[in-house]
Amino acid sequence: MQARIRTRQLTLDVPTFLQRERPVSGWAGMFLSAAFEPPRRSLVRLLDRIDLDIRDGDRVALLGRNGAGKSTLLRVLNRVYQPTSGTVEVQGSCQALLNMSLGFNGEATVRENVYLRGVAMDLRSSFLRRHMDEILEFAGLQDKAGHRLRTLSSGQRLRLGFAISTSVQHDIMLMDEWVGTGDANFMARATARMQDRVSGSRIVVLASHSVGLLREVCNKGVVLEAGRLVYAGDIVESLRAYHELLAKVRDNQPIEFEDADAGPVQVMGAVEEIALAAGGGQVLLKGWMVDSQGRVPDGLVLDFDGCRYAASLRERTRRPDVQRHFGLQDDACGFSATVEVPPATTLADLSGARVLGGHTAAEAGAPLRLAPAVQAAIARAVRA
Ligand SMILES: Nc1ncnc2c1ncn2[C@@H]1O[C@H](COP(=O)(O)OP(=O)(O)OP(=O)(O)O)[C@@H](O)[C@H]1O
Repeated sequence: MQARIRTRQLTLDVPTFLQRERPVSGWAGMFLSAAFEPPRRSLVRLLDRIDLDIRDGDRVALLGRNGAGKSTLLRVLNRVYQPTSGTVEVQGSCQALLNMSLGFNGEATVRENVYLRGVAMDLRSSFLRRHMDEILEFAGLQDKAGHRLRTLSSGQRLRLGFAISTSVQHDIMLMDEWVGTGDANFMARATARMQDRVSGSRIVVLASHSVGLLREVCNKGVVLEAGRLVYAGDIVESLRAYHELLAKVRDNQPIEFEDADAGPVQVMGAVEEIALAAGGGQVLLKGWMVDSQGRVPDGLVLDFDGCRYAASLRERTRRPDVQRHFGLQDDACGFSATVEVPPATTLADLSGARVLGGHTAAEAGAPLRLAPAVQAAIARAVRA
């Protein structure tokens, strides 16, 4: 099977808390300010409509200034973050050298930590048992196997994390900076293993500020700035685009993005309750819907068996939780709606149906998320 990574209009918004700056005098002023002016929650866009096509054989350099969104993009590709809108398809097994001590517990022994980290990487315990000696030997920690992790030096812990994280060869390797830690002996072994893993991977995505390394390892490049795609292409052109970007930033010139047009407004939301009216033929839906500009859309459609059935909005409901999450002006973003669907006689018929949102019923094309309770209700009806 060919490995592949494909993103379309990949966008990630995260909630953040902003404390308004206010000059206060003395302790009392500070307490009053903290009590009466809690931080305001709003959304920040970390990735903005990224389209990428990474194919088998590509070694991709992620280029960009500090804070451009390189690590965030790697985390989305590794499924640590779910995109707010847009799609990510990753075909092939994935190894992420992003946080190599994920799963470690300082109170457990070194040997136990091999299992803990292994579980975090989805490795089988039989694999870890078979490779235990090899992992400990690579990390140079055979004589420390029974010691608690917290008694190890930080360099020894990093060596252990590296030894476990690189113990398996995967199709796709995601790296945030080349591993560069440890004493000279360990570095020689670590570099040899990294080169081995890179050449055994079908796809490599490497975020780094080391231009020499990127030129050596990569054949493709992706340049990001402020979460947006500036350039994607071969490595020589990408490095040129990156240096041009740095020069423009230095000279305060405008930056051109690949997605220069504003792009469509994204609609997002969820269906949290679903029911069928007595006798069937009418579906009742409850949930919420907003667009990426903070407006509340009106169009709702049930896509059922290849046909689109427009919903009638019965009521707008107040959703302060959604308002807080997205930092909206208004909290009337909940809906209660009905859809006439004559062929639907039981909830089981709705298995595979999608609820689509948009500003009008004709425009509705953005799939709303089905809450776990809705998925469970349909699954129960299918089983019954
Ligand atoms: N959970 C979060 N909440 C709010 N902002 C975040 C969060 N994670 C990252 N950011 C912000 O997103 C931006 C991109 O961060 P990211 O770590 O992806 O940058 P980077 O390109 O990897 O930078 P560097 O080269 O310094 O490693 C930064 O401005 C950062 O402050």
